[in-house]
Amino acid sequence: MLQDIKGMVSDIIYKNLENNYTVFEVLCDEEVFTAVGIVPDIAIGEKVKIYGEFYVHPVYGQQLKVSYLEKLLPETKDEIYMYLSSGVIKGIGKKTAKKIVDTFGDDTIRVLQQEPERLLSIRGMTPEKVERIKNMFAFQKFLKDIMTVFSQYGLSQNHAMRLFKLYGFSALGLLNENPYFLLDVFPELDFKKVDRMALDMGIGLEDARRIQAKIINILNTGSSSEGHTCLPREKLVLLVSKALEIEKEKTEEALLDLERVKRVVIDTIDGVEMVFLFGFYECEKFIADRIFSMLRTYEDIADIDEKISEFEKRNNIAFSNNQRKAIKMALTEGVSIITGGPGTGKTTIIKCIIDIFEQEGKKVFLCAPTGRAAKRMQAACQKEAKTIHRLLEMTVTDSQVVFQRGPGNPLRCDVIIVDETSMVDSFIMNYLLAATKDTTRLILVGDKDQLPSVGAGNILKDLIRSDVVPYVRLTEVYRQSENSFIVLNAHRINNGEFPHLQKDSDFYFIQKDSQQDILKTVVELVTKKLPSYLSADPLRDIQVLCPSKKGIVGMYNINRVLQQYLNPAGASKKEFVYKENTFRVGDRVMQVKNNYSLEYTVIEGDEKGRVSTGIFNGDIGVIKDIDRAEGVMEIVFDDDKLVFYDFSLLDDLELSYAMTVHKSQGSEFRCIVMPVVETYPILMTRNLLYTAVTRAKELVVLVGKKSALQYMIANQKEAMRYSALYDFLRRKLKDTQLQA
Ligand SMILES: Nc1ncnc2c1ncn2[C@@H]1O[C@H](COP(=O)(O)OP(=O)(O)OP(=O)(O)O)[C@@H](O)[C@H]1O
Repeated sequence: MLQDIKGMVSDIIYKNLENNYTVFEVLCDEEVFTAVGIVPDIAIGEKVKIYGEFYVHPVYGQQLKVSYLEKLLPETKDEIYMYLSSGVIKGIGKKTAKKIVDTFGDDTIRVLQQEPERLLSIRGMTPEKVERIKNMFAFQKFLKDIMTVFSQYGLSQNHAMRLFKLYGFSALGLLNENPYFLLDVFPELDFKKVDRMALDMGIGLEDARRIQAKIINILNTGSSSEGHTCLPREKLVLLVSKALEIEKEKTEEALLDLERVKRVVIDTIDGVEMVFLFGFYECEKFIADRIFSMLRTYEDIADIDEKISEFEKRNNIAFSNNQRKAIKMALTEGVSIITGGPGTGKTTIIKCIIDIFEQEGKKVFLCAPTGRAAKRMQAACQKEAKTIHRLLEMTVTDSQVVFQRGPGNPLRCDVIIVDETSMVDSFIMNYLLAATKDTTRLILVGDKDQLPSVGAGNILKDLIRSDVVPYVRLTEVYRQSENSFIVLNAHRINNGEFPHLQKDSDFYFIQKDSQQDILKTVVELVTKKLPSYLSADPLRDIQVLCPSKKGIVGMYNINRVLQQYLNPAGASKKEFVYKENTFRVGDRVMQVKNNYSLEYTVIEGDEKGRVSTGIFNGDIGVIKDIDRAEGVMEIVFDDDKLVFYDFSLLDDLELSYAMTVHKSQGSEFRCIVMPVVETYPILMTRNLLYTAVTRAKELVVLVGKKSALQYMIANQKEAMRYSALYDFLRRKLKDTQLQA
């Protein structure tokens, strides 16, 4: 229950200078308690009013979690002296504080607030110090004013302070002018909260600012949670009108206004009118243009057939006709695509392509969308592979992502090979192409039947469907041994067939009907049976993959239960409770949002000591230490990246004993265990099952109902993704043909 408490700050245990996360002690009615939260700068001796909630931390006992802190001005002479001498105003120490209080007495606060210039009569005071005092009071007033409003709508003090950092005192004016501007600054905010605030501030139900904000909000949500780069105009107008309970005509008007100021673009894609956020439109258009300018056929490598045959001899392998075709295509085309399921020889082909290019003295760069995929590529090809972000030398300045490699400073190489292209989204593809010279060959390798990228766009599928870029689809499976059914069954599933289930193979199905039984079985498998059967470490080698997040066998619940078994609480084990999660030393965790500015240090291997930034959606780590006083956790991501992970970022961290299939893309595990139950049809799809099964190297165990498994195999409906790259490519093709 939220309560408000008045007291005096008696000690500051920790303060993070970057985000103001503060642990401090408050004296209230002769009792001292600890308070924790993101609060404005406070000093010992200051009187405060705190709105917050008490909770009991298992290690540190009772604490007050602050949701809003208001500074109270001192009243008595003694209080004013204590306040001023606490260092709260830079440049005013004990001596000056005494002089001020002696001169103005009980009137001090009024003078400070209303007539600060009078302070200049005191020795040691300078116009700069007076300015600082003015600013401090103005900031406190600003915070108080803004929080009086924000706190009513569940908007946080953290947002208020960030707003001040960005806009200073003008933030209030901007907010009054258009409260919805908050959503432009923090698109992750709940529209409803901002909307309630705006309506109470007098904005009308049909105000254009309200409707425009909702249009942008729906387009933003469509891209961040469903991967759309655009939405059908009709659908968008309907969604907005319904959500705001207004006439469609009003939404149409607001939409045209947004188009006029270039915040959105309306264009007909594949015969349907679509609305884009301006950035996404530009992005997909750019990708199409760049692909076109790179399309060409090279004839600079002689005797390709002989060179492939030599590779075959050296590696004791005979390529199929199709594989040979893929190699030749990659060697001669400006842009090419090689797609195929597991074990169809993609990696072997990449090795041959690198080999021949390098014989010709050509410089080849390898990259992949995630750290794990890049690591796998590097190990398989015995050649350095980087994440695309690193290849582009991404840096972060003032929270802005900057790629050092771009049109003015392109990647200096002859060939770029991208692995796991199904996971590449529009945003990163756009930057990769911006940094690629027209004369660099681009080879995109991936499995088009995997789930699409987490970020917006449908790059690989759109490119293949457009028929603009030459591609080869590999279908024959080479990786098979007598008792191995994983690869075989992955292909069966992809073809709509029921998997072969055979005892003592590496592909099991355990029939359980109730969700409770499924949960029990999954936990038994992960904690007892599989570790001994596979001689595996359950924390590293076994991964539970869930179709859904919620429910008894959803990701959240399985994580909670597995944590109790695999990493239980202990007297000496540090932990930190954050919202519904308890994070504990030894826990396996996952980053669930791209954080381009998070700094890490490489602690293993050739690059030991390298410091860089960027921890991305899907990166897995282990908590090594928790420092509650400092408000940070030490987490090692991807086995070698040490991050000091600030508590204020914990919304982006989840336990990962279990993870959703979506988040497992691009990763491989020795063993995967998946509950198979009836859930939303959109989560019971063939490509979700296929993606899950192809994550396993040694063992697949599916637990649940056969009927649910059958449903998944038959359900080819994929979550619809609206994108325009296909259409843009086709248009360009048509234009070029017309010109020719
Ligand atoms: N033409 C071939 N003849 C015999 N074996 C082959 C042939 N092509 C590939 N292989 C073998 O098949 C196995 C799988 O190939 P590879 O690892 O290249 O496939 P992949 O498509 O990259 O698989 P994944 O996506 O699962 O990593 C390897 O052991 C490889 O040596």
